[in-house]
Amino acid sequence: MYNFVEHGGKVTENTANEDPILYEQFMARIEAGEKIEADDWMPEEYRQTLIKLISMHGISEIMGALPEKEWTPKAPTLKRKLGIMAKVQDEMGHGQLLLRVAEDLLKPYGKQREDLMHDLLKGDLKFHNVFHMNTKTWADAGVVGWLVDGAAIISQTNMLDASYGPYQRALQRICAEEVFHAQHGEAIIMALAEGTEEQRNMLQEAVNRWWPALLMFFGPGSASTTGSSKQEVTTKYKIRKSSNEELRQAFLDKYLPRVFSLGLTVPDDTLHYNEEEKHWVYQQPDWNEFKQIIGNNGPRSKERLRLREIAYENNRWVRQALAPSPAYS
Ligand SMILES: CC(C)(COP(=O)(O)OP(=O)(O)OC[C@H]1O[C@@H](n2cnc3c(N)ncnc32)[C@H](O)[C@@H]1OP(=O)(O)O)[C@@H](O)C(=O)NCCC(=O)NCCSC(=O)Cc1ccccc1
Repeated sequence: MYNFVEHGGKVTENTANEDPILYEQFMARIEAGEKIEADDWMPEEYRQTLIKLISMHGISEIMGALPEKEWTPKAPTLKRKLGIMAKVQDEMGHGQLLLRVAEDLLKPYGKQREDLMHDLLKGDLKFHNVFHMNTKTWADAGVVGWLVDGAAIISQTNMLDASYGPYQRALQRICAEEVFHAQHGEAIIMALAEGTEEQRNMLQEAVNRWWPALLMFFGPGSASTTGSSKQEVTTKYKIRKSSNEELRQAFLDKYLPRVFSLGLTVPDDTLHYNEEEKHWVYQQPDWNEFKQIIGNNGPRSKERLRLREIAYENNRWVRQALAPSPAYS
């Protein structure tokens, strides 16, 4: 069976074995802004890039529910408990929606959604760096809602007009819901920022703890940072519009004024805005540490994967009841 993970990390030369006429027609559709659908002809490179992107996005939504789930029983009030429970539920829903989109793309390889879960548990499918991190205090849960969801909105709205129709349509719904999540995070942050000295300190510590992970959220600036980048490929096929660095700058533009207006700081003495070049100059996060984190050696990687594995095992009976085929056993 074709293993897209083995191939997916290294996107192949698109034109190598493609019919040039089909490829040209396909690119003409992309250029014209048409949407590509699951059953349409598409180059291998396009399919593999989408599988990699959408399966990682879907799995990250599912793994992303875990850091906040830890706070569900410990949320300070009933209102906060209900809010965070609803958010966790939404993130799981996004994950399921996206894995269905990925599943259609996997059909030619005889792979299913289940295989993606197995790839995750084997360590072959990565999940997003932020979800390997600790949520030490309630303020961390607030920062996840406010700034991680804020970052997610920026990276996902960048693909709201993606050339692949099923992903583009799923993103419409996901982005709308993420806005509620960011508002939920903002409400937690406002309460802490206007609270006691202890609460403000807790919030500042959480921002300090999350800062490098938030910078890493958008991925490396270029291949030279980490050794690989698919940005040119996703842009060529009009899956995304802006580069990782442009997205990071948009995040800094939007959120730094908000952070400062709450009297908070970020742990970077070198941070300043270059008026001439119109961009933020900031201290690069440790990209070697990033590689370690996304290689499942982050502070909570192993525990979160184990938690997912236990949930997957415990829910086996549901999969069997819904689809009693050998593939689901
Ligand atoms: C922008 C990027 C993340 C990266 O751009 P690309 O063009 O794909 O990558 P590029 O070639 O530049 O990178 C080189 C290598 O580094 C990898 N890598 C890079 N960055 C990361 C990373 N941050 N974490 C881990 N790995 C990363 C990359 O895979 C590649 O690996 P390779 O060497 O090929 O094996 C893109 O995948 C994207 O837009 N994804 C869709 C949106 C999405 O996934 N959203 C987030 C989750 S949902 C959410 O947050 C909502 C929520 C909130 C709160 C609670 C719960 C839920």
